[in-house]
Parts: sequence; C-alpha cells; structure tokens
Amino acid sequence: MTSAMEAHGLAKRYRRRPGPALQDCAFRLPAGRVCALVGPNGAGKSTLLALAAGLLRPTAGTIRILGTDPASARDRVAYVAQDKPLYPQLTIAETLHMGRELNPGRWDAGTAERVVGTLDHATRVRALSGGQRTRVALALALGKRPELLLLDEPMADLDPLARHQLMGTLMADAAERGTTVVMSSHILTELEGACDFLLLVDGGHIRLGGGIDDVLAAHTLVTGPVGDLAPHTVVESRVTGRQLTALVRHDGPVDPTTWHTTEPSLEDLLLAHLRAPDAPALLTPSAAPATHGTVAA
Ligand SMILES: Nc1ncnc2c1ncn2[C@@H]1O[C@H](COP(=O)(O)OP(=O)(O)OP(=O)(O)O)[C@@H](O)[C@H]1O
Repeated sequence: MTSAMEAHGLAKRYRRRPGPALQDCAFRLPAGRVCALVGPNGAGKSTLLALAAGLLRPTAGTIRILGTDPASARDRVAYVAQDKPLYPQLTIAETLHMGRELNPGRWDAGTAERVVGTLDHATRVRALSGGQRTRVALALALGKRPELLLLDEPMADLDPLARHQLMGTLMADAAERGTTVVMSSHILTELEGACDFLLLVDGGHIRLGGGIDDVLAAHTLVTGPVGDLAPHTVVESRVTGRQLTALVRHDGPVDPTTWHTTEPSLEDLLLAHLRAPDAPALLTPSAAPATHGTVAA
C-alpha cells in the first residue's frame, strides 16, 4: 500500500532551542488512514505537521509526502495550523472565493459551504469568534479536496455541538474520498472513535506507531501478586500493598493462573507510555518505514 507519509531519521532543531524538537523519527503512515497524533505539550507534534506541510525543512533525515517531497506535494495537501491563519479583512464569501481561485480544478464549493454552515457569508473574518474562524479554516482545507489533510488541534476552540458536527462532516468526507487525515489533539475521546492509526510523539521521538487495533492488541493490562512478569516487556507497573498492576507488551500468552488480564483502552495505553518515558518504542509492521533498498509498495 502507498505511503501518505514516510520519515527516515527525521530531525528538527530550532535555532533558539537547546535540544532538537524532533530526533531520529522513522515511521510510515499508509494512505487512507485516519491518524491520531498524540503526545504531551512540547512533544513535537506541531513541528512534525509543519515539516509534513513543507513549512519547515528537516535539520536531518527525510520526510516524504504522498511519494514525493513536501514542497512538490503541496497542491495535494491541506494543513490547518493551530493559529488558523486567515486574512482578517476578507469576508467569508471572499475567503471561499480565494479558496476556489487558489485551487483551480480541485475546489469543492459544496463541501466548503457545508463546513461554513449557517455563518453569514458577508461577515469579515476579523469579526468571527475563534470557533467560527476554525470553521472557515476547515472549509478552506476540505474545499481543496486534499489527498492528505493535516490538522493541528483542529477542534480545540469549538463548542461540543459544533465539534461533534464538524468531526462527523470531516470523517464522512474523508471516508468518501479515501483522504488520509493526521489530526493532533489532546482530547482522547475525540480521537478514539474517529481514528484508526496512532502516532505517539514524546520528547521528540516516536514512541508508538501503528493501527490502533494492532497497537492495543500488542498490550495487556495485568493485575496479580507482585512477581516477575518475564518474558513480557513491562511498560509500566505499580504496586499497591501486595498487588501489582502493570501494562505489558506480551511475548506469548500471559499466565492466566497467576494473573488477571484485561485489554487496555487507548487512554490506558497512552497514559502508561507517558508515565514511563524509558519504555521501548513500538512500531507495528504497518508503521515501519521501508528499509534501505526496499520501496514501500
Ligand atoms: N519556532 C520555534 N523556535 C524555537 N523553539 C520552538 C519553535 N517552535 C517550537 N519550538 C519548541 O519545539 C518543541 C516542540 O514544539 P511543538 O510545537 O512541535 O510541540 P507540540 O507537541 O505541538 O506541543 P503542544 O501540544 O503544546 O502544541 C517545544 O519545546 C517548543 O518549545
């Protein structure tokens, strides 16, 4: 399957920042997936999205977008940055007109209008609330009919109803067109139902990558007496009295006579990894980049 995004040894260092914001990132996002990009504040999520959009250049390594370099893919990619840059003096109608002019042959006026919803098209962008601006920025992005949609905390300033409605529009549109979506967010409930792929970035590194079902299936929540969990890899463990609770990456079945096991939720998985920064990284096969000399089909 073709890759929407593929990184090898990707690093980004900012001039006024002592350490790199991203370091040694290698992963692959297959085309057609809806990817949750998660990680704590300052992890490097926005940096990764800006590199993918071609707005930043890597300090080291490469990032390929839709099989080419980010600058060459720009027509096929839409990016909604956290600060949603729009022209404040334009009206909504003029902004949508600009979208049509900038995307000849691609522009989907119907989708853009649907995302704008009931907002008065004569209103200037500077008179819109933060959430209303988000609508207009998303309308520009979806109207472009991108093959890859990069969204940096897109729903953060929307009210719950608008968020629910816009997520519905976004996901229906992506499913219909087979758009690849990468969406960063701190709201796990927002991501859990919508996304089928996961990238966890922490401290500038990719900690987890792969189909959400595959990543979850690689882990087990274990409770039982304090003891040795070998040969399983313990991501995080806590002891309360004589009881041990652990998230493990299992190596074969976990002994049911000693341990009580349950499947972790996405939240269990992410929190355990964030609390245990030294746990080894995991990329499932679908997230592993092509090795040198092979080409991802
Ligand atoms: N233009 C810049 N100059 C210097 N340092 C920067 C710049 N942009 C980001 N950084 C730093 O790079 C690191 C990664 O930032 P980034 O914005 O990518 O994180 P993030 O995961 O998107 O965070 P958040 O969840 O808070 O939005 C942070 O330590 C940040 O301070």
